[in-house]
Amino acid sequence: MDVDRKSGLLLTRCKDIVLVLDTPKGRGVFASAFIPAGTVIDTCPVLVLDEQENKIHIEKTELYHYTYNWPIKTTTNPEQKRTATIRSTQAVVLGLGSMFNHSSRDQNVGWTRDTQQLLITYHASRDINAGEELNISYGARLTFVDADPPSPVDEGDGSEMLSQIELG
Ligand SMILES: C[S@@+](CC[C@H](N)C(=O)[O-])C[C@H]1O[C@@H](n2cnc3c(N)ncnc32)[C@H](O)[C@@H]1O
Repeated sequence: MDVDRKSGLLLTRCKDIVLVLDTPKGRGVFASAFIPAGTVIDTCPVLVLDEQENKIHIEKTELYHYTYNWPIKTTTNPEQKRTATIRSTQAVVLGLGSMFNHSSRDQNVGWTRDTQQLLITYHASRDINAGEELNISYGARLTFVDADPPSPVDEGDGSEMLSQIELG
């Protein structure tokens, strides 16, 4: 079979990343060299799960913690009027996509879905220095204890003001 860049999808993976096996979050992806903002980190094919199959089987397994929300668009055509309905199922991300951990404090990787070609592309959302972990956001509802919780908000306990009062 003749395959060239025109007939296939270009799959890009940044060369300056490594998988570290023993982090407080389990395995994680780290930068082994400086990665400029905008760099494509990985392009990952996804496996879209059937909604029922997901509910009956996958949600009861470890795989559930590795799936992403995935919209499915169905178009019906009653009496020539097209109606698009968007439902949501889950998808397993192949490649490195399932190895990115969550940070509430400092995400440096963004991602975009391509629902036509069934791909997710990850990119550096800011400059990333060598040694930094590459983190995405899983959203607000986590199913685990966050090893990297948000920085505590300054409750204003008055200590700053006290330090400014001069004793006579
Ligand atoms: C998609 S996997 C990421 C790869 C995973 N660390 C591994 O070793 O397979 C998601 C799982 O990673 C762990 N994880 C991700 N972000 C975390 C965080 N901020 N704190 C603690 N655990 C985290 C949780 O166990 C979560 O269920």
